[in-house]
Amino acid sequence: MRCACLPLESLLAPWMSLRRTEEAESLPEVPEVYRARYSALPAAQPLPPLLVLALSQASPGVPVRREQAFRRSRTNFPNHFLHSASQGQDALGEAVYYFEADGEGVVQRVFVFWPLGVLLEGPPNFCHGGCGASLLDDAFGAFTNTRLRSMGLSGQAVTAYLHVDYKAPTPLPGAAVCAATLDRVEGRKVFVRGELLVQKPDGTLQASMEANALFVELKEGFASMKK
Ligand SMILES: CCCCC/C=C\C/C=C\C/C=C\C/C=C\CCCC(=O)SCCNC(=O)CCNC(=O)[C@H](O)C(C)(C)COP(=O)(O)OP(=O)(O)OC[C@H]1O[C@@H](n2cnc3c(N)ncnc32)[C@H](O)[C@@H]1OP(=O)(O)O
Repeated sequence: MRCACLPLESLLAPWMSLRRTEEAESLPEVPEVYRARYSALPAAQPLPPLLVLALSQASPGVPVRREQAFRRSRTNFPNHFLHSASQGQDALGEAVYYFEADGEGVVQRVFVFWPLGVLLEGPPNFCHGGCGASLLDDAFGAFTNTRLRSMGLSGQAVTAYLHVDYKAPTPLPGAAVCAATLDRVEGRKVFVRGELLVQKPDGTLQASMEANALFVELKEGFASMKK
């Protein structure tokens, strides 16, 4: 029987080696809700197969739309822990964010693809748990703040807590997709849940981590945060 598994090279290349030489390239305009943090994918950059697999599993039969996929604007965040400091050939590759919104344009889910290099190791040959938690926190933050902006709110919420359950080791080198969605809202409190998905040798996806978090919308925005 043929294995449905995606070959490792197709998971990692070309995303692991993508460098930001394309910053100067003219890219399609990004809708206002996403523009503060994200830019469009360069025309030559295909959607990662693992992301497409996760999307088709989450919403069977729903077409994957390239214009819903973005990368983080590194120009705006040159010191970001995940999008700058931890990037490297054998560390984190470049993330691809895929946002889903409802008919009113309110963001309902995000899927974030990450190439994972060998330098992210915790247990031998597997991803460090703190790294996985950071990726989930990033996806949850991306979901919460973009959702808030899509509702005409501040989009300035921070993590109050993040609870992670480690269900299975996350292999390196490899790739993962963080999926995040809304649990519930109570005033300024936004409860989010999601998982980190990896591909098993038989080609199916499994959640190697499950998480839930509380984000709190800041009363006076990021500018009010004091050192
Ligand atoms: C953090 C970087 C920001 C600076 C960035 C500047 C510009 C950036 C531009 C773009 C940035 C891009 C991304 C940034 C966004 C997300 C990044 C990813 C996520 C992170 O990596 S972000 C870093 C880690 N994050 C923190 O650094 C937070 C430190 N913390 C605080 O800043 C306060 O602690 C805060 C604001 C959370 C609450 O403070 P507060 O004064 O606004 O509100 P208050 O304390 O009253 O809580 C209100 C209600 O939440 C309940 N509540 C609070 N905490 C709870 C807990 N732990 N468990 C259960 N319930 C809790 C209370 O019980 C109450 O509930 P109720 O209303 O029902 O009584």
